[in-house]
Amino acid sequence: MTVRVGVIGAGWIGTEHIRRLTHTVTGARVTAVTDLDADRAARAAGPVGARVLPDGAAVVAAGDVDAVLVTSWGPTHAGHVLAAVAAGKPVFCEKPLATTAEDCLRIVEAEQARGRRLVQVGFMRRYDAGYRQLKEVIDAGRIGTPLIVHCAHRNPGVPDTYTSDMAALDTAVHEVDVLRWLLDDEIVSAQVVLPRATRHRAAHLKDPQIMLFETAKGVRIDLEVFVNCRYGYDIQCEAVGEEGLARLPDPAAVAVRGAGQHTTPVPTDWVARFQDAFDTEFREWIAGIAAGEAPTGPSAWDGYAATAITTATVEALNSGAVVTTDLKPRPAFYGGAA
Ligand SMILES: NC(=O)C1=CN([C@@H]2O[C@H](COP(=O)(O)OP(=O)(O)OC[C@H]3O[C@@H](n4cnc5c(N)ncnc54)[C@H](O)[C@@H]3O)[C@@H](O)[C@H]2O)C=CC1
Ligand SMILES: O=C1[C@@H](O)[C@H](O)[C@@H](O)[C@H](O)[C@H]1O
Repeated sequence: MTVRVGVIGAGWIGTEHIRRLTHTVTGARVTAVTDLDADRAARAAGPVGARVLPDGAAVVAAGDVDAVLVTSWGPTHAGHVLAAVAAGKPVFCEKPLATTAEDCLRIVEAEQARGRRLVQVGFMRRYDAGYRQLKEVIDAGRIGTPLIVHCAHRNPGVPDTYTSDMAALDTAVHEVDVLRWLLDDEIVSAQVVLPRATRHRAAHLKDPQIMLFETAKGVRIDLEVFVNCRYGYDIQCEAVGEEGLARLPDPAAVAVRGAGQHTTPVPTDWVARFQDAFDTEFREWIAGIAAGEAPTGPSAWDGYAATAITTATVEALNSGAVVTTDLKPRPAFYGGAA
């Protein structure tokens, strides 16, 4: 079976995913595209033979759309996801699931009312080979009980439109999701401390930021978010346990010895760093739909937790206090307590 996908939002990542679904993933075809900018939709749809539709509602309703991909701006996600759930169609939503915890819970309730999982959230790190190896090591007990996790999320630069709250909402949200999954644990509080600011930031931006999280089981996580680090796109994660330590591998790259140096390249952006993870994420999503199975990736509940935790982190940034995340209890539908 070929899964026919309708895409809402043909910007940067939407175009990347259309290319991926067309040329990399087998068993999928993009049949419909919409964007607020009709020219952009046409540029994305034309080369893959898809129709341009007027809006998200038309994509969800289209007879030749089996599954919906939401890659529009964050504040519009909830409306499109709720429409897809109401239509009973599988929907993949790029992060965030919604920009408020309340809207995420509306999706969670709508999905439960439908009685089966339809929603997957685009937290692609769960599909990264390195993170999967790290999880295998932790789950096998090879470092003993995890106690501390040290992380860094560095971007070489960001546009001036990037604001201080986006360090949590847009950037750290990936660690929030992947650490909950890695540790099989829940984040219960957040704090943000600010080191000396880089002179390479926009004047309004607090950069870098150090986020401190505590989990229900008492693990402490420190996460450096540094979005003007200049030198590359660098993702680090090191878990310290009672019996050992496990570190996320850097992506494989040729080491060069020359001119008196030994060097390996650092990726320059998230597209290059997580290309393979995005491919695996979509291969598994499409294969699951083709097999008539419920999605196994990050759920609407994970989307809710990520938004609630990053919202608490912004509150911590603005107040300087330790802020509890106050998550609702996880419903049995999503596997019960973490
Ligand atoms: N998983 C990841 O690592 C990444 C995820 N993202 C997420 O993907 C989403 C899109 O990001 P970008 O592609 O960078 O943004 P973008 O601004 O390049 O593209 C968004 C597109 O959606 C369109 N759009 C907005 N609202 C719409 C609506 N209601 N209906 C139809 N079209 C609409 C805009 O006209 C624009 O073309 C964001 O939620 C972002 O957080 C972005 C980058 C990386
Ligand atoms: O999702 C992403 C962007 O939206 C965000 O702005 C970047 O900081 C992240 O590294 C990237 O993975």
